[in-house]
Amino acid sequence: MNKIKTRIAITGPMGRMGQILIKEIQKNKNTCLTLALLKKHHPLINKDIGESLGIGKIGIIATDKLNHKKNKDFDVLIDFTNPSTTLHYLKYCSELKKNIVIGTTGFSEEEIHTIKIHSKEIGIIISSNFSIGINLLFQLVEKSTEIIGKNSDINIMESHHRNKIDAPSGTALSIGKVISKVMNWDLQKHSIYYTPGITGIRKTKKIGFSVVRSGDIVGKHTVMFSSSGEEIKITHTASNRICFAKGAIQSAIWLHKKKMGLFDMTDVLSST
Ligand SMILES: NC(=O)C1=CN([C@@H]2O[C@H](COP(=O)(O)OP(=O)(O)OC[C@H]3O[C@@H](n4cnc5c(N)ncnc54)[C@H](OP(=O)(O)O)[C@@H]3O)[C@@H](O)[C@H]2O)C=CC1
Ligand SMILES: O=C(O)C1=N[C@H](C(=O)O)C[C@H](O)C1
Repeated sequence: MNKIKTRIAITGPMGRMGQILIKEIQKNKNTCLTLALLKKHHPLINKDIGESLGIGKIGIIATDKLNHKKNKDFDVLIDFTNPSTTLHYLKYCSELKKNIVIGTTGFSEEEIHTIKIHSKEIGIIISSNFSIGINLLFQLVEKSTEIIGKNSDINIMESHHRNKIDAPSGTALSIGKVISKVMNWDLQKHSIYYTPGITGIRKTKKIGFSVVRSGDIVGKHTVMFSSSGEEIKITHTASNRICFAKGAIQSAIWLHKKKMGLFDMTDVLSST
């Protein structure tokens, strides 16, 4: 019997992630694109999004209209845009009782609280990184911290493309949360962001964050545990954005049938 396809709406379809997502949705036999939502007055409104992407017509006309009646034809919305845009579409999904996969990073604590409130009404998956590799790195870092965290200086180094507008990366913060949970620390109080000047001797019980923005780096994260006489480094390097798109689409299929709740990629991977 043919499995019902998950009908997906994409915001920011011409974005770095939006473009990859649409191409991967089209390749996946369990999904189909039914809505491409552009920002207001975008020049590609009313044009076939496939043609705009250079993959030929796919019969989906890009729109900026959140027309509750007309745009109900999707099961899950996938959003990789920016925090204020995400919250705008989150409200729309709540009103329509549609689930949402959130890939956007850079949220404030207040914005995260708003997302949690909406998860009482609809199903939400939020993840700073939808790659399987980073979700494996989270587990490796948790185990490493349990074993050597107490005797190490711990640093997280991340590098991304020059167009990334938030720092540190959402992934780096998620790694920091994994470490802080094991060490029973408050991440904000136990973080160091290096600034010029006489910094004094590195404090213990702190996670050091370093950021590089350069060229077209897709995403590299290294966690370094330095202790007397030895150093452990765990690194994940994304060479293209397909790894994120595949994880987000897998999450959308998983979320399709959920009624409500707040989930992350760990929930998807542990029950797929
Ligand atoms: N969780 C994960 O696995 C990953 C998360 N990310 C995160 O995803 C986010 C986006 O990254 P990236 O794709 O590189 O960014 P881009 O800037 O390339 O894409 C964002 C897109 O959103 C569009 N947009 C802005 N406002 C609106 C709106 N109101 N309605 C519809 N579309 C809108 C932009 O359109 P316009 O260009 O016209 O402004 C742009 O095309 C970032 O927060 C990034 O950190 C990225 C990769 C992986
Ligand atoms: O902006 C990006 O590109 C990415 N952002 C995410 C983050 O902030 O962690 C995930 C990935 O590293 C790519």
